Amino acid sequence: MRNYTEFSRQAWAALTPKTELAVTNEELAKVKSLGDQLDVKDVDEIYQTLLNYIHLAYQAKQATAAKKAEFLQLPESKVPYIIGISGSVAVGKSTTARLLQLLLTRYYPDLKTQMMTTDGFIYPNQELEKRKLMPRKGFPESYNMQMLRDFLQDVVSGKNDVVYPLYSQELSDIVPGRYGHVEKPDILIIEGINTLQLPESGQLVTSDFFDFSIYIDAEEDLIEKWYMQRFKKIMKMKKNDPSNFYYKLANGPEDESLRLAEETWQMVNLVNLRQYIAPTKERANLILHKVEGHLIDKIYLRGF
Ligand SMILES: Nc1ncnc2c1ncn2[C@@H]1O[C@H](COP(=O)(O)OP(=O)(O)O)[C@@H](O)[C@H]1O
Ligand SMILES: CC(C)(COP(=O)(O)O)[C@@H](O)C(=O)NCCC(=O)O
Repeated sequence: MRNYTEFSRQAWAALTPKTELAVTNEELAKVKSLGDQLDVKDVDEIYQTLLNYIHLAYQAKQATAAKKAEFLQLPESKVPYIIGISGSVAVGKSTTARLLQLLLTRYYPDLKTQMMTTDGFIYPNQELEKRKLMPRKGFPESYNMQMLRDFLQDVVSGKNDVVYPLYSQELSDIVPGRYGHVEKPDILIIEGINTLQLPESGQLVTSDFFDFSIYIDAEEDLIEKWYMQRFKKIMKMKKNDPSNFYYKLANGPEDESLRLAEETWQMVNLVNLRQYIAPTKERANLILHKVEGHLIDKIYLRGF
C-alpha cells in the first residue's frame, strides 16, 4: 500500500516498553461481544503501542489548539478528540471500540472517553420497508446521513448532552425510545461501516470530524466466518425469547436459518463491503490487519 508504513506485530510491540497490563481478564471478558475470548496478547502487543500513539496525537492537538487560541486571542474551547473506526460488518469494529474505550479510560483516567456507533443512524426497519430498502440495510442510502451530520456538528460545537438513536444487533432494528448520550468527552470513539465514506455531493462527511481513523481489515472468507459465528450465537441466545426478531428463525430448522444468513452475507454484506466499505480503507490513518482468531498480524500507519 502506497503512503503507509507497514509494521509487523513484533516491530509495533517493540515501540512500547513492556508495562504491567492494567486490565484484568474479567474486564476483557466484558468487552467481548457475544462470548468470544479476547486475546490478552493483543492488548499487550498491539494496544499498548496504539494507546501511546493516540495519546501522543491527542496531546499534540491540544497543544496546537491552545497556541491557535492564544494567537487569535480567543478563549480555548473544549472539543473532543474523535477517533473513527471502520471496516466490514462483523470484522470486529464494536469489539475494538469497546476495548479501546476501556484501555483509554484505564491508562488515562483523567480523560473522559466515550464510544458510540453509527448503526443508530440507519433508518428503523419500518422506514426501510417503506422506502423498499430492507435488502440494502447498511448501504449508504439506508442511513439518515443528515441526522448523523447534525449529531456530529452538535458534538464538535461543545453541546452538553447530545443524544443519538440506538441500534440493536439482536433486535436487528433501532431500539424504540432509547438513546445514547454524548456528554462532553475528551475522546469520542465512533465506529461504523460508513465512517470513512464520502457523500455524492460536497457535503460534510463523518470523517471531516475525525482526528484519527482506524480501518479494521481481514480476508473476506474470514469475515464471513465471523459473521456466521456471530449469527449462530445470536440464534442460541434468542431461542427462548418469543418477542425477539430472531425467535422464529432460531426455532426453525437450523440448516434453513444458516442458509438465510449465508445468503444475507453473500447478497448484502459482502456486496456492501466490496462496493462501499473496502474502497474507503486507504482513507484511514491506521489499518489493523487481522488473521484467524482475530489476531492482528500487521499494522499500517499512513503518512510515514
Ligand atoms: N478481538 C476479538 N477476539 C475475539 N472475538 C472477536 C474479536 N473482535 C470481534 N470478535 C467477534 O467477532 C464478531 C464480530 O465482532 P463485532 O465487534 O460484533 O463486529 P462489528 O462491530 O464489526 O460488526 C463477534 O462475534 C465478536 O465477538
Ligand atoms: C446494522 C449493520 C449494517 C451494521 O453492522 P455492524 O457493523 O454493526 O455489524 C448490519 O448488522 C446489518 O444489519 N446488515 C444487514 C444485513 C444483515 O442482517 O446482516
